[in-house]
Amino acid sequence: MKIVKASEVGEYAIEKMLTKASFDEVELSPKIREANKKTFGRDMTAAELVRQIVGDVRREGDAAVIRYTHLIDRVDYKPEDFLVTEAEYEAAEKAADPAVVESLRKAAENVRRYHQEQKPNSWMTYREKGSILGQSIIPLDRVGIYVPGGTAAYPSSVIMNAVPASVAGVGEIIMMVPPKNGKINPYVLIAARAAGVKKIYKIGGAQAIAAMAFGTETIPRVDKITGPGNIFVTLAKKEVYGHVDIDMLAGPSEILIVADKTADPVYTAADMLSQAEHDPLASSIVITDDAELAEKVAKEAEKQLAALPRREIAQASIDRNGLIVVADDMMQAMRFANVSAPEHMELLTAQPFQLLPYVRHAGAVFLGAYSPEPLGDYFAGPNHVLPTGGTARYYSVLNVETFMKRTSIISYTQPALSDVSEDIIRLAETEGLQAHANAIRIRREQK
Ligand SMILES: NC(=O)c1ccc[n+]([C@@H]2O[C@H](COP(=O)([O-])OP(=O)(O)OC[C@H]3O[C@@H](n4cnc5c(N)ncnc54)[C@H](O)[C@@H]3O)[C@@H](O)[C@H]2O)c1
Ligand SMILES: N[C@H](CO)Cc1c[nH]c[nH+]1
Ligand SMILES: [Zn+2]
Repeated sequence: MKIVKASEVGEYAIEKMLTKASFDEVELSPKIREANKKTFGRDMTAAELVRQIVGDVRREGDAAVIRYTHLIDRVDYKPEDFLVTEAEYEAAEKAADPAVVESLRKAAENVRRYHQEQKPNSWMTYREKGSILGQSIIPLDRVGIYVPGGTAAYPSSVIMNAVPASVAGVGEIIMMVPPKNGKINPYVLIAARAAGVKKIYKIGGAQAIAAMAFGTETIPRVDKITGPGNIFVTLAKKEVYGHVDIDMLAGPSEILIVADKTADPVYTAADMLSQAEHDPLASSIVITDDAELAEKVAKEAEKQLAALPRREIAQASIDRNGLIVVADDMMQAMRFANVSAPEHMELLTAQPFQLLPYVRHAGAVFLGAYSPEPLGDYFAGPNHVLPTGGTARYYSVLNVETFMKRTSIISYTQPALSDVSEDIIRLAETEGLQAHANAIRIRREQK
């Protein structure tokens, strides 16, 4: 694990290390790039490949979905195979361990409770002479949620997307999840059905995002796409944005831990690896003012990593994006943390609430030794779909409002309009928009 000291390399160098490349610039590993070259016949960046997939699905519909699912996910389909059938649900229920189903139920309940508290209400207010202003909050008609499933199955992500959508009152929720040998993890299906997802398509990657954005012969076009995914999924969401809304760019997972000398190196290393094991492109960073802790965490991470079933992924992630920064003091540590704008920020310090006011950019903050990141991934209630790649500078965590939109309400009486008509006419004429002025003037003259 790389350890760098601000006192040696300077603040600017550290900030550069912590500033993430944009998703389009993320480089694939030589291994993946070589494999893709074989599959697609030419060397492409991830962004170029995704653009091609999205364009093809838009033009060709189901045929392109079938082609890319064959080429990338190695599954051969006819369009009628996309949708999960009743028999597949029944098989999932039979195969499921009741203890896991019960834990999922509890997790979903916590997520529902938390999100119910977020639900905004429509409102109206009375103003002068009987006029009324307000705001209607309207759930979206149809959303498409993406549940990742390339190297791990994510029933927890089903809950994190579908439960807030259902709390918001979305008309129809459809879901895409990549097939593993043509099959979907049983808990993903069970969690989806429990949360009210009506249609589940066994399609993954950029082709799934494009199919939901543009619609195909068999897949309905949605109004908004939400959910996390790897670099291909995230780039595809970026590519289709504007044709359809998206929640955010929720790509490969990230953790940044701000730790002082009181942090336990064993906990700190474990929390780093919890995100490293998601993806070779995941990122795990520790920032501390204690050089001794830095050394201990690096050693401990090496030890714990060797015992992980997903060590190949975690090692690749640590080699690429693992970093321990020794800051001059805790205030500098917080400045560095905000430059990184991580998906998850842990404050493993003696007084974490004292640092909270200094957190400017983070998808979620975890305070203290007993709030490890996986608590939020699975169970506490707040959402685990969070902005990555530095986009926590401007994006928020997925929430109930992600699935709703706001419409303004304006109702004036004739006396109320007459009172303000001079101002409106003046402003319209200043903009040279006579028809606007006329629409006001004729109503005033009716008086
Ligand atoms: N930010 C968040 O909120 C959040 C939450 C949960 C998970 N995640 C992230 O989700 C991701 C899950 O990744 P995953 O890969 O397991 O599942 P995934 O479903 O995101 O991606 C799998 C799909 O990617 C496509 N793909 C894979 N390799 C490809 C290639 N070489 N070329 C073109 N397309 C390819 C395939 O179509 C495959 O179906 C991880 O990066 C994890 O960190 C993020
Ligand atoms: N840490 C992920 C968000 O980056 C969410 C997750 C789901 N399951 C486990 N982890
Ligand atoms: Zn996780």
